[in-house]
Amino acid sequence: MVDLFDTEPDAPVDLNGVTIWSGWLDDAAQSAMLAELRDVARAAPLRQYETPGGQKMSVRMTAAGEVGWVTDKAGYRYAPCHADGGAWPDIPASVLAVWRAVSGVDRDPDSCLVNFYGEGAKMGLHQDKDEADPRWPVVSISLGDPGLFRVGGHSRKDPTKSRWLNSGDVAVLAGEARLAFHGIDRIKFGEGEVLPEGGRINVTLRVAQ
Ligand SMILES: O=C(O)CCC(=O)C(=O)O
Ligand SMILES: [Fe+2]
Repeated sequence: MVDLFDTEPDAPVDLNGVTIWSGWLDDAAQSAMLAELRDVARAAPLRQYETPGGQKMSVRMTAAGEVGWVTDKAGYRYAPCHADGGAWPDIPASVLAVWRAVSGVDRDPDSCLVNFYGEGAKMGLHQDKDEADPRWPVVSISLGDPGLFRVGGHSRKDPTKSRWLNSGDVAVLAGEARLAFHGIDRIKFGEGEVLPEGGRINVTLRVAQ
């Protein structure tokens, strides 16, 4: 029987140590977050970065917070300003609220990366290790089209497990899984209902400095 008054979130799923809360954000919360993320992208426009090796990434990115993750031929790093020279916008309140609810730590993040996956975009297997102290967790929020998330271990060669991340899902990389290899193999472009123009947004929160 469907309990209309049951507001408890679903139990989390474990994917090689990554905790996934499916449907953490309801439709209203997703729309509210999307509006705040559009403001972020207006203040600091999405850009297609190059890897240090000179390859254009398929994902377009922007950031919020004290520092934003950027990459170019000089390397991967956290920068205090965006390409137009201004400070990054503040981390949206709706995004901070998710960190406070699921991160399990009592310190707020100082960096929020906003990834936009258009048709055909993906992200290769990598570790998040540009942060000063990788003991702080990474909290990842998915909006828009489904994305196939792959998680392995601490070595690139370790076996991996995959799961579709849907709009409103939240993943937490903490403990052993904080430095797990992970990536997005592909998205189902146009299948989500939240972004009328299609595409997937992923927001990650980190303590970078
Ligand atoms: O898009 C995702 O779900 C993962 C993004 C990611 O791994 C990253 O930004 O470091
Ligand atoms: Fe990552």
